[in-house]
Amino acid sequence: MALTGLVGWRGMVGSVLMDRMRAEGDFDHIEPVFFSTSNAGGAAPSMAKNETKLQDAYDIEALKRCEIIVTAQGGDYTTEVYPKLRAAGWKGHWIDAASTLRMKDDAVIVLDPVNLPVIKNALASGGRNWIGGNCTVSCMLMGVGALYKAGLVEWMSTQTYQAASGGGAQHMRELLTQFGTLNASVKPLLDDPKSAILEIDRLLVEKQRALSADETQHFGVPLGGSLIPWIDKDLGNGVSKEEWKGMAETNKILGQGEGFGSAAIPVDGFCVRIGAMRCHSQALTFKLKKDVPLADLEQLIANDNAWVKLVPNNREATLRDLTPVATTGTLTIPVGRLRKMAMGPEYVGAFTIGDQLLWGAAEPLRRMLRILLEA
Ligand SMILES: NC(=O)C1=CN([C@@H]2O[C@H](COP(=O)(O)OP(=O)(O)OC[C@H]3O[C@@H](n4cnc5c(N)ncnc54)[C@H](OP(=O)(O)O)[C@@H]3O)[C@@H](O)[C@H]2O)C=CC1
Ligand SMILES: N[C@@H](CC(=O)OP(=O)(O)O)C(=O)O
Repeated sequence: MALTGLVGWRGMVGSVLMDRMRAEGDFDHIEPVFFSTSNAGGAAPSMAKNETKLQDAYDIEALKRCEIIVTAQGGDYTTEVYPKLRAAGWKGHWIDAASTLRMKDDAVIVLDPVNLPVIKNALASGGRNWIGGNCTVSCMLMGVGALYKAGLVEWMSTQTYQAASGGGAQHMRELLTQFGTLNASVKPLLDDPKSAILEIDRLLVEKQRALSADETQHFGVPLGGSLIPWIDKDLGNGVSKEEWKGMAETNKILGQGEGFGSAAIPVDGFCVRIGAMRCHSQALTFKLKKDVPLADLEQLIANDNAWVKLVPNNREATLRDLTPVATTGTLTIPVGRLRKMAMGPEYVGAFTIGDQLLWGAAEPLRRMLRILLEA
């Protein structure tokens, strides 16, 4: 059985990954070695078999023993450890949730229901770096990848509604703390059905603007009852890094554009943080290369993979099935609001949602592990 190092297993992404690996019986196929950056020598979790002590995640010799390393420890860890490990001659497979290595020429962004041929090609030519994609991009392609695979997309514009979890566990806590503080600030008036809503609103915005530094430490500004139309770094050209990833990663996942000898498909839009907990939602506008009947598009999307769920474009189905609350904790990728737009028959709109800790982070990693084990 492949000696498989697991780093970052107790973090938020790592915990979701461990749950999914247990649920799918992945531990039956590996000899796991659990690593820690903070508790080397401590007890490994219950999935351990022969290696029952936590190993030091910075110990290159200990890491070098592994045929495969799966890490959800984060970008700083990858930046520090990965080059040392390769420099020490390690030839194993590196599966990583962090963005650090994603755009490197020798790395594949893994999302096998969408790009298994790209993964297989890279495997055949000796690829050893398998990196999970940006959560927004992965969830989007799980939903509407069929349109790309069919060669129908001339360009796509995205408007995202991204959950607090994308920032990490502390961001989720901060959002809930803000909601609590805001609710408490108007509770007596809320409890009185005769109170004036504009007075509640006035007190609320006063409180939002007066949230303490502690209560906005992670987002920088209030998110509860508000939104933040900027995610990740400022690239200095009016584009956020999260927005840049949309085009760069979509094309790399699909094996198109720079480096693949073909033109990249333009993907652009705005990425916005909203007060959802762990599901990223996106409104998409496509310019198709030709006029395709809506029923054909529905068929293409619905039949693309086992997780996509076409939601009929009506109010009842949308409210029932096309919300973060309905999607959280599931692998289902609902795609709804599919319709032709007023701009012309080649313009198509859609709305899709994905749990950013599942398809957005953990699931592609464990599936890549299985692909390697079965290769
Ligand atoms: N959050 C997200 O939405 C996404 C994250 N990613 C990637 O995954 C990386 C990890 O993200 P995430 O899981 O959110 O990070 P976490 O902060 O939850 O976990 C990272 C590490 O922090 C250490 N840690 C310290 N205190 C605690 C604690 N109280 N509970 C759990 N772990 C603790 C653990 O390392 P140790 O056991 O060694 O002490 C853990 O592995 C990100 O940096 C990013 O690169 C990718 C896609 C989406
Ligand atoms: N940037 C994403 C989360 C994330 O971790 O993205 P990436 O894996 O591309 O760094 C968000 O904030 O919603």
